[in-house]
Amino acid sequence: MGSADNGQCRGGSGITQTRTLGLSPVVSLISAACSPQREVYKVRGWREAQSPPSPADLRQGGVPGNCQLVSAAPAGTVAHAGARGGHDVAPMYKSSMAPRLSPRRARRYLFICTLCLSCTLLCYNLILRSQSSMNSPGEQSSRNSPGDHHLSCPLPPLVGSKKLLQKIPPCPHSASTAPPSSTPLTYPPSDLQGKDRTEPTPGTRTPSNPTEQPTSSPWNCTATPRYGQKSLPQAIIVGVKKGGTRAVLEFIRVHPQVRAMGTEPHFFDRNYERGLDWYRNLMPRSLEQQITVEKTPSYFVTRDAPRRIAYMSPRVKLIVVVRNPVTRAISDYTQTLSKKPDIPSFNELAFRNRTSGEVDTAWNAIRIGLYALHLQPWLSHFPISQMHFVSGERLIIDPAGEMARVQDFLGLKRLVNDKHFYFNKTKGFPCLKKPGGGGAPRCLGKSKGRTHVQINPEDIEQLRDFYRPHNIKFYETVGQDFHWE
Ligand SMILES: Nc1ncnc2c1ncn2[C@@H]1O[C@H](COP(=O)(O)OS(=O)(=O)O)[C@@H](OP(=O)(O)O)[C@H]1O
Repeated sequence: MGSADNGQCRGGSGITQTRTLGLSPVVSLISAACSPQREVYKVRGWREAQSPPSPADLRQGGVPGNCQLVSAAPAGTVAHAGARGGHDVAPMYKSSMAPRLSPRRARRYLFICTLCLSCTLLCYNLILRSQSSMNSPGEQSSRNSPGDHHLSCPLPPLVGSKKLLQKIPPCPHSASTAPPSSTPLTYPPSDLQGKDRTEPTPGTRTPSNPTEQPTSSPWNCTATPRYGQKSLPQAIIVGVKKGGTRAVLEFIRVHPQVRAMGTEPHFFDRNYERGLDWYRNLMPRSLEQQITVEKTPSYFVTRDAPRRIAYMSPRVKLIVVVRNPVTRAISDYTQTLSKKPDIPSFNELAFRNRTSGEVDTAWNAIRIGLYALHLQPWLSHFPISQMHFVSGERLIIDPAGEMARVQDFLGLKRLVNDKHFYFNKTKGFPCLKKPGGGGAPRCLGKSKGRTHVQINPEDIEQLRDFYRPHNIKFYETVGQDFHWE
């Protein structure tokens, strides 16, 4: 019996061992360390054995199972029987295999293997991370198929490739529509001035939470989805409605040092009771050297907004985009009309008495244009040097010039410049182009730059007369002439 059986047993075991080691030394080691006794069986051709050989078995040179061992034959015959011939099984078991059976050794192997495995995993992790953070947006988008929108959301550092001005499908990792966090309300809604400030100021950063979704607008697919932290805004575009606030936000966020929330959070007017944690959580993640910006044009005419914003941070920078109040009012009315076609005519709403020409300042579209009036509460909380006024008119004629001043005000290098803009004849407005050339033009959406409803020139003249003193007061206060007369 011996020869064939022994040979078969040994040959099979040899293959098993070779394969195991061939896969990976680490796997082999683990396998040896985790089940040293099974390994012995394999090596020795005892694959069928269910239990380790007893000392008696070994002494007799046999183990339970159908593969009879060389030791069943006299030592001399063993030499002819197998590849390893010449060895008695029991000595072989003791000398080459016994050390592996030592529980202490097994534990040591196990420990070493676990350590090796952990190190390997750590290295892989580090390599993968560094690779992904080194990928440029261009590289990413070229690597990914068009359907992989979530993968092609570029990382921040490249100017101009950050977002589209037209609506595009949101990044899956963005959460402009994400529900507010369930963070308990921590910020009393009003009358906090003068009390102890426990809330962090802008720049105080919320650590990344791997389970939460970063918040950004559908346009703001840029960026650092997993990197950086959410912080309260360091700059806010506070107004004015229909002044050109969207254009300023979209233009400034081209700057690699700017992270902007695309949608309007309306925190300081409608959602204040939700607390600063809620507000901060809406912000996109930003890196240490980036600033966070949001825009909500209604803040400018919200009575409590200046105090609340100053309470959040007295150092926050405020941007106000202003436009001829008459054109602004018509733009406002055009927008409302597009949503509610049944509203009264413009002059019915604008004038209390058409014959006397008395303007109805209770109508919001008119009231918002009283810039000097709305500016006063802001000046009670912020120095004028902390406010920057963008001309809505110049923004259309010379976007690069106007954005240069915005960047100066924010303390940013002038990276958004005339290379980023071109005049789109069809749209009738400046749009963004990619600095590198390629890519579709990126203009603001249809609701920006609408054709206005026709207003009687006499009504326009009367409204100009009405606004003139208010405008002059405004120019004096801010130290700039916007030439609306
Ligand atoms: N580049 C560019 N493209 C399109 N539109 C531009 C641009 N720059 C400024 N504007 C003017 O922005 C006006 C809309 O202002 P807002 O973005 O502040 O409106 S809103 O308050 O957010 O609804 C919008 O007003 P209307 O023309 O009345 O639609 C535009 O005149």
